[in-house]
Amino acid sequence: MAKSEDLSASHALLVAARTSWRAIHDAAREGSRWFAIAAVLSLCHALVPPAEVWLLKRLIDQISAPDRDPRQLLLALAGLTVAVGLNFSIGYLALTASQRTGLRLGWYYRAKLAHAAAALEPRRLADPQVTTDLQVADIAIAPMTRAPGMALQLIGTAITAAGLCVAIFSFSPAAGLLALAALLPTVVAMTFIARVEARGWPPVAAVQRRSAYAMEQLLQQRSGTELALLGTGHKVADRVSREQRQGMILLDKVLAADMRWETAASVGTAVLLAAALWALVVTDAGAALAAAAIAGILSGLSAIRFTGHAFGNLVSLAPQAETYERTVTDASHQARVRPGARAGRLEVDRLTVRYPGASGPAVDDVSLAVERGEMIALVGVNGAGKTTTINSIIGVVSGEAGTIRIDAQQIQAPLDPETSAKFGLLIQEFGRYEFTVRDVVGLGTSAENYSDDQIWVALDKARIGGRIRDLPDGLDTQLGQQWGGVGLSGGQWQRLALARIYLRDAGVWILDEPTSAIDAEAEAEIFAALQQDKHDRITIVVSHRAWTLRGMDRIYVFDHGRIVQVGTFSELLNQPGRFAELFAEQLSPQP
Ligand SMILES: Nc1ncnc2c1ncn2[C@@H]1O[C@H](COP(=O)(O)OP(=O)(O)OP(=O)(O)O)[C@@H](O)[C@H]1O
Repeated sequence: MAKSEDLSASHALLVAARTSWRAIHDAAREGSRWFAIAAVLSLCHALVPPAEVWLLKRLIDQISAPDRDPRQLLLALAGLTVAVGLNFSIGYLALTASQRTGLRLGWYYRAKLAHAAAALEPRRLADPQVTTDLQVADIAIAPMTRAPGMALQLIGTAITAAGLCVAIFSFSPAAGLLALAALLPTVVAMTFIARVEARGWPPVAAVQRRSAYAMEQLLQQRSGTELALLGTGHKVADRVSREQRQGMILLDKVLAADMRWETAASVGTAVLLAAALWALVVTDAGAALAAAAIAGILSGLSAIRFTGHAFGNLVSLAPQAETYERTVTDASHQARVRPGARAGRLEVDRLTVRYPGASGPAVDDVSLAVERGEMIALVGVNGAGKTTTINSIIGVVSGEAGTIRIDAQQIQAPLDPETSAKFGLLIQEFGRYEFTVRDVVGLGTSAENYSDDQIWVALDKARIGGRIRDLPDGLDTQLGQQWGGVGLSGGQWQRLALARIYLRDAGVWILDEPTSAIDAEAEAEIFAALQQDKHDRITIVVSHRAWTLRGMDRIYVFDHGRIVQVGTFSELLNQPGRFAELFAEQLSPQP
C-alpha cells in the first residue's frame, strides 16, 4: 500500500496508471464487448472539442468567404450539428456502456473474492488483519467496478487536450500549448487531493466499521431482540451516533481540503485558459480561427474538470484495489481433499503456547495422547487452556514449544489440506446457516456426491432426524424465518452442526461443548451414540458437565494452562484434586 506521505506527484501518476491498467485489463477480459463499446464511444466523445475547432473554422471561413461553396458550407454545418448535437448522447452512452462493463466486473470480482475467502486456512482467518483485509477487499469492489470508466475518462481527456493543442497550435502555438497546460492545475490539485484522501480515509473507514458493527447489533434479530428486552438498545444507538459523528468530522476535514484544492485548480485552469484566449486574440489569425478555438477550448474545459475527479478516485482507490488483489492472490490454489482418512494416534508433546503480548503462557508444557477408538475429555474452568490446546492441534494457533503428531508425523500450522481433512471440528460458535437442511448438513464435507440416506443417518445420530421428518419439505426445507423458512431452537441448530460432523466422518473428531445448548435427555442420547460408534475414530471432547464424562477413556484436567490430573471418571472422582473441586457441586447428591 502506498504510504500517503510518500505520495509525490510522480508516484500518484504511477499509482493512477497502474490502477487504470489493472482496471482496463480486467474489463477487457470480463466485460469485453461492453468495454470495447465504451472505449469507442469515449474516443468519439474525446475528439468532439478538437473537431469543433476544425468544423467551426471551416464554417466561419465559408460564411465570410466572398465566393461561398454551398456544398462545403453544408458539410461543415452538418458536421458541427452532429458533433455538438451528439456530444451529450455519446458521453451518456459511453457512461452507460462503462456501467454495463462494471456490472460484469462486479460479478467477477465478488465471485473471485468469495472463493478466495472460502479457500483461506482457519489459521489465517483467526488473524484479525486477514478479516480486515477481506472486508476492505469487499468494500473495494464497488469503486473497482467504476475504475475502467474512470480510466477511459482519463485517456479521453488526454486525447481531448492533445487534440485541442494540435487544432489550435497551427495558427497560435502559444494558445495551443496554453490550452494543453490548462490540464496541469487539475492534475496537480488531484495529486494533492489524493494525498489528503489517502491520509484521511483510513481513520474514517475505521470509525465507519465500528459504527456499522454497532448498527448491525441493533438490526440483527438475535442481538436486536436481546437489546430490546433489556431496554438498552439506546446505548448501542448512542454508540452509533458517537462513531458516526466522529466519522463526519474526519470526513468533513478531508472534503474541506478537497474543496480548497479544487478551487485553486479552477483558478489555475481559468488563468491558463484566459492566457490561451488572450494569445488567440493577439495572434493575427483572423476572427474565424479565434472564434473556433475559443469554442473548442470552452467545450474542452468540462472534460478537463471531470478528469480531475477520475484521477483522484483512481489514486485513492489504489490501496483498496491492492488489498483486493493481495487477498484473492494469497488465498488461491487450495486443494480440496475429501475427508475420511483414518488416524491411528494423535499425540501432543510438551506444548507451550503464548499469545502475543500475554504475560504468561495460555498453555504450559501440555502433553496428551489419544488412540483410534478412544474418546478423551478436556476439562477445566473458563480460561484454563482447553480451546488453545484444541486450536493448536488444528493449526489455528502455533505453539512456542512442543510438537503435535498424527501417526508419528509432525503437523505444523498452517495445516496442509490433507491434514485438515483428517479433522472434524464442532466449535462453540458453530454456524447457523439459513439454507435448506440438505445444504446445511452438506457443508460438513467437501464431497459433492453424498446421498440423502447419508444425510438422514447423520441427522438421526445427531438426534434431529425426527424434527426434520415432521417438516413438510423434509431435507428441502428452507431454514430461517427471515427467508420465510422454518425457525429452529438453539439446541436444534447445535444438533444440525453435529450432523455436519457425522456426515464429514473424519478420522479425528474434536467436539468443543457439543451439547451445551441441548437438553439433558437428548444430550444423554447423543453421548451414547458418540460412544457407540467411536471405534473407528479419535474423539476429543471438551465438556463442563460431569455426567457426560463417565464413559471417557481418559480425562485431562486443565488448570492455569497446565494439565494437573489425568484419569478415568471414577479414578479422578476418588482422589482429591482439581477434578473433585470442579465437579463437587454437580456430583453431590441433590436434596
Ligand atoms: N486470541 C487470544 N489472545 C490472547 N489471549 C487469549 C486468546 N485466546 C485465549 N486467550 C487467553 O488464553 C487463556 C486460555 O484460554 P482458552 O480459550 O484456551 O481457555 P478455555 O479453557 O478454552 O476456556 P473456556 O472454557 O472459556 O472456553 C485465557 O487466559 C484467555 O484469556
